Amino acid sequence: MFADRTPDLTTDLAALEDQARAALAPEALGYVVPSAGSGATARANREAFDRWRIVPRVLRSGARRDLTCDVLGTSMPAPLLIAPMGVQTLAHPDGELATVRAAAALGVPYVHSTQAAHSFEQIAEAGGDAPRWYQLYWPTDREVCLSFLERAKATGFSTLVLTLDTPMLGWRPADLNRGFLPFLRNVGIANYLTDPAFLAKLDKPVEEDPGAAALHWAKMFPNPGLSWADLPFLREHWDGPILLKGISAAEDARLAADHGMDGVVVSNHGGRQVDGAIGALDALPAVADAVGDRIAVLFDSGVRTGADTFKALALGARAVLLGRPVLYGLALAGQEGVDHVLRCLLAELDLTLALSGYVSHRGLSRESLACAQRSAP
Ligand SMILES: Cc1cc2nc3c(=O)[nH]c(=O)nc-3n(C[C@H](O)[C@H](O)[C@H](O)COP(=O)(O)O)c2cc1C
Ligand SMILES: CCCCCCC(=O)C(=O)O
Repeated sequence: MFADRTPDLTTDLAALEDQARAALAPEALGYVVPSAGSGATARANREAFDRWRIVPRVLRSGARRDLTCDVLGTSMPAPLLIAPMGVQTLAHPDGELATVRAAAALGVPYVHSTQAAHSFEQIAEAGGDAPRWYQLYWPTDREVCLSFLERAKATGFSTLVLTLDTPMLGWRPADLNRGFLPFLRNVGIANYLTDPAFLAKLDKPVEEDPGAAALHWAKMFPNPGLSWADLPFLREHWDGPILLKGISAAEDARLAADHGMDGVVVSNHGGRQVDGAIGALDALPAVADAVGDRIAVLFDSGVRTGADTFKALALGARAVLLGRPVLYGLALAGQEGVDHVLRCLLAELDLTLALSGYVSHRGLSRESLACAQRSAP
């Protein structure tokens, strides 16, 4: 099922970035590919993966594998979801519509970003009945926040992911040097521009004063005042599971469980926020140990291959979210490109399990890996 591939696109997903660079316009390239500051966190993400090595086992009668899983009531063909990523029209004119269609065709859950270039309603129409989650950037205006939650519920998004590592934008030199922020051009604020609560706050219709709409969004987006005390509000207004995304500290994962959250996503936003942060995979084992089976632990930041996925699962993640490689596939070939990326990753995960002696990801543990020597500090 997973093995079909798209000609001309490399099956080496780690190398897909190089192919995609040529397909992206300069501003899009500057927004999607680079990371915060010096890029230290993005490098740490990859170095953490390279430090862990798989220890293959043999003679374990693994003729058939089962990759299926259930995460917080969502059934999936494999422990893989599409990470929430905004402004996907930067990569391809079809943007999130292409991504959700490719995901739906394979049954891989798609996580819809608040900052998407398409609205809840458009995504629901394109994605049909396939599993969909919603990622909230909590705006300072509670009426708009409630309206987003209502619309997400009404359009069939089952699970809420609250992103906490981006209360404001990180220091991103590639964008700062160009003075580029797509949202200020009304790109990536489709959920806002179609929201009755948001539109009611504007003095003039968006068509008459598009700049004012963008500036109003810019006032509502930064929300550094949020605290643990705000979480009961979400619980009150969202019936399904809630995960906190952007967790690196074990103590924050413990607090998430104490505050009745259903899961966390260990993530540093692909190194796009704090420059010099701990590599996400380095943070994962302590988080998994801190919460045990109390809540679900998911993972992203730096996942490029099936072998990476294997390592994250072995270190305690119940599933991984795939980030930039999806955008690279999208940039190169739209829906077909995303389909290619997902199939390659799933096929390589299946093969890695088989060659390492596992019939299922459920059998993975830290014993499945060995840590290569750390370089001296
Ligand atoms: C272009 C782009 C846009 C993103 N937009 C969002 C977003 O809207 N919400 C969010 O929670 N994370 C967002 N992310 C972060 C991803 O969800 C994910 O954490 C990150 O891409 C993982 O790192 P990786 O791409 O290096 O694997 C974005 C990432 C990229 C590259
Ligand atoms: C003003 C910041 C909006 C960021 C939304 C998209 C995102 O998360 C990213 O990393 O880019």
